[in-house]
Amino acid sequence: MHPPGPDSEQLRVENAALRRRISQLERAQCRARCPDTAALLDNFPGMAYRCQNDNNWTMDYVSTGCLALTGYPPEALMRSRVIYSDLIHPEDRSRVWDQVQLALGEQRTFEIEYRINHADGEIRWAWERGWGLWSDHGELLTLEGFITDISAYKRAEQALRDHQATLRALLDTPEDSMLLMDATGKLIACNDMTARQLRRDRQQLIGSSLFAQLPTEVAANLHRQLKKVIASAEPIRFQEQYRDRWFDHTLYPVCNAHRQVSQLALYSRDITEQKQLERTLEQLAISDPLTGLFNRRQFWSLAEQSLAQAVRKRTPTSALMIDIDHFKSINDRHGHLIGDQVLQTIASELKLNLRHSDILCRYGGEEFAALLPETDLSTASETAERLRQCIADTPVETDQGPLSLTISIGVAELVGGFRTRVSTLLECADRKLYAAKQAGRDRIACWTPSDDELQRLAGNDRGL
Ligand SMILES: Nc1nc2c(ncn2[C@@H]2O[C@H](COP(=O)(O)OP(=O)(O)OP(=O)(O)O)[C@@H](O)[C@H]2O)c(=O)[nH]1
Repeated sequence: MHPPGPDSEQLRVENAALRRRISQLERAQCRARCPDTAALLDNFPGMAYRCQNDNNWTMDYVSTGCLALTGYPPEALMRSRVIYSDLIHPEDRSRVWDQVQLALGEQRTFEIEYRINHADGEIRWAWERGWGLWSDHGELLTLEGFITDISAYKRAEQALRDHQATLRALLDTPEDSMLLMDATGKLIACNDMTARQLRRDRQQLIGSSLFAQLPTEVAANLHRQLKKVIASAEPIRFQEQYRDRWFDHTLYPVCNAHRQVSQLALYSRDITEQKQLERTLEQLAISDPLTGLFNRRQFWSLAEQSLAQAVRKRTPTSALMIDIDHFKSINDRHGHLIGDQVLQTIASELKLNLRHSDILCRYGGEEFAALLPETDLSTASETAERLRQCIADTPVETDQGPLSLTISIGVAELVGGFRTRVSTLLECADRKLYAAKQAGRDRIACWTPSDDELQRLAGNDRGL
């Protein structure tokens, strides 16, 4: 009969006490042998440990860094007052166990990141590197390693991730293209819109030269702007046509610690629709909506420039005032819409029969004005006669069938070297138009050198 043996709990307690004692002895031994090593471990910004491969990670030895890492003094862990596995965040416990066991099975070191519950109630991030120690018979004796607080690093990592997510969200605005390149034009980052516009895969673009992706002229212009930004360290805004679209670009400098422009950010917005609208508005501002000819305001502005040039070059300029005969009766008989069709047809006929350099406008109602640069009275009267003939010979096609029409034209010339206002020249032509109407219509009437009207009016304008 055997004497009653100690129960298993008693054995475990004794065993733990024995191990702690051994550990203390080892530490003392270690200090005696190599006092610097122990001091080094204690001064390390982290916790060196030796523990058992059990569910509690029972600590046989921890360095003084334990206090900073866990908030508990080393004795608390070494006397199992605090169980290390309880400090590991519940969500990380099994992962830690599995990773350690896997590494031990392969007899290699392990590195794990996990959360621990600090004594102050906060959750800290820990990084652990450990390894096993085996007896000559291959029996695992103990685990030892090092655990350090990486909370600051984790916070920075998270902040960086958040920052990157924000940047990515900004970069991936659906409408605008954004890219970052180095000072040689090599792409560092770009959003999906850039890739779509360049018709390339985003990943393929990174590392390639932006200039190589663009048509020669666009690349040359961008290169010029890039050099300007690098030299001035100031952003530049410019517009450019690329393929069939218009873009508004802003090129921003990105400076390094030495305040040199080391990278450039290009932000591009597709403004094609805006450009089209601008063009339409510009067109509307200068043209007559019914006939598409210049409106009166634009005519005056262009005519003033033309007259100024004529004075400088001492060349003659002529003006025609053109009016449809009995237009009121067309409206009265056929209605306003047919009247509009007639106006449109006459306008395009006049345009077709004048030179490209002549300035033609709808002056008002059924009246048109034309300024003929570098044209003397004789040529102008020939032109006017040709116009009259053309309208008289060509019935206007309308929804109510063809209509025969005539026009009357007054012609005036400003002789080369004279200086006058557009209004003066037109007034003279208008008087001649009145004369043509009075004389029976379907005819032209020209200012003749015997008329002193223009001379007199021009004289009044002297000194302009
Ligand atoms: N359909 C149409 N008619 C217009 C427009 N602007 C002016 N008119 C008409 O043009 C006519 C001009 O009439 P009048 O000034 O009497 O001249 P006219 O009938 O051509 O007679 P004469 O010039 O003396 O040969 C008027 O009935 C105006 O209403 C327009 O944009 N469309």
